[in-house]
Amino acid sequence: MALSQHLSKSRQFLAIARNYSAAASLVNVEVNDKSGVAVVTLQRPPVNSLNLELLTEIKQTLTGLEKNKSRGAIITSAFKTFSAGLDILEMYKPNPDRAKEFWTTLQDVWISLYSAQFPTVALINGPAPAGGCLLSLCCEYRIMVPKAVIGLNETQLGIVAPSWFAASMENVIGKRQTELALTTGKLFTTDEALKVGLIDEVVQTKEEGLEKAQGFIGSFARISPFARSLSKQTVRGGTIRSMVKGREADLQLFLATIQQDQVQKGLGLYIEALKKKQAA
Ligand SMILES: CC/C=C\CC/C=C/CC(=O)SCCNC(=O)CCNC(=O)[C@H](O)C(C)(C)COP(=O)(O)OP(=O)(O)OC[C@H]1O[C@@H](n2cnc3c(N)ncnc32)[C@H](O)[C@@H]1OP(=O)(O)O
Repeated sequence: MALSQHLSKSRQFLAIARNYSAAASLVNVEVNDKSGVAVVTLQRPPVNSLNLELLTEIKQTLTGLEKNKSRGAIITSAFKTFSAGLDILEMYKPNPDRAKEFWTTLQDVWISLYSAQFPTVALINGPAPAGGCLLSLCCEYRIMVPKAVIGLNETQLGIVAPSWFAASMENVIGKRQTELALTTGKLFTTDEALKVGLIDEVVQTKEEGLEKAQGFIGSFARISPFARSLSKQTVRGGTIRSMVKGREADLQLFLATIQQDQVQKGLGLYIEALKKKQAA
């Protein structure tokens, strides 16, 4: 598709996204006029914790971008936290029907983002624990600001990162580092994350990050989108097929896990600790 035609379609999508944003506004989508790249900004105050509504909007945004053959997407945050991960309140004293929809939507988001045909960049402009790290790992390139943290810290909450969370990390930093990171619930500082390969670049500001992200996506300008996307599928296909095959069992495991007394006690204590931290 010619760039002018493509941009016209992208603008149509932007108009739809803006209308949608006006109604719900947990995700803002801006398509760059020149490059056709979408900047997808998460904006659920205060820390972009991923509840059902935010995940639903992310999922709809990704579906829209795919449908409109997006040139690329940069995922970032409107706040000083990239994303605090899954909203713990979705797992604490859960409503079973909502918990089921919540986890299914998270699975859908992962599948859409991990298998996106367009290039994806996470511009991690603040802390990205657990689910925030997972969103970043789904992207092809990760750019992070200094003095932030990133990692799958689930064990620190007394829960276990599912196998597809672990696989997403393993595909980036390898088995050995993933095992160490998951068993300890490690949150990597920006410097540590760069050293281990969990992120690709460090930038001083979000603006600089946006430029670098546009540069990464622009580097595919001379590559056939078809060849690019099939190559990505070749590398990621096994992980995606395995997750899709196991998604019902994964859902049942999640629902059973969050009903355990021990898990509920752990989540309750974690929420209390977060609140105390704020009061201190
Ligand atoms: C079989 C599989 C079973 C289960 C697997 C489940 C997988 C789960 C993966 C996850 O994503 S679990 C979530 C893990 N997330 C965290 O551990 C992050 C916790 N949050 C923080 O460390 C910090 O909030 C922050 C570093 C992200 C930001 O710090 P700061 O800017 O200082 O903000 P506050 O800590 O003051 O937080 C503001 C406000 O937001 C609430 N909050 C923070 N994180 C969450 C969260 N993940 N879910 C719900 N709410 C969260 C916090 O309590 C504060 O609320 P107030 O009401 O006190 O304002």
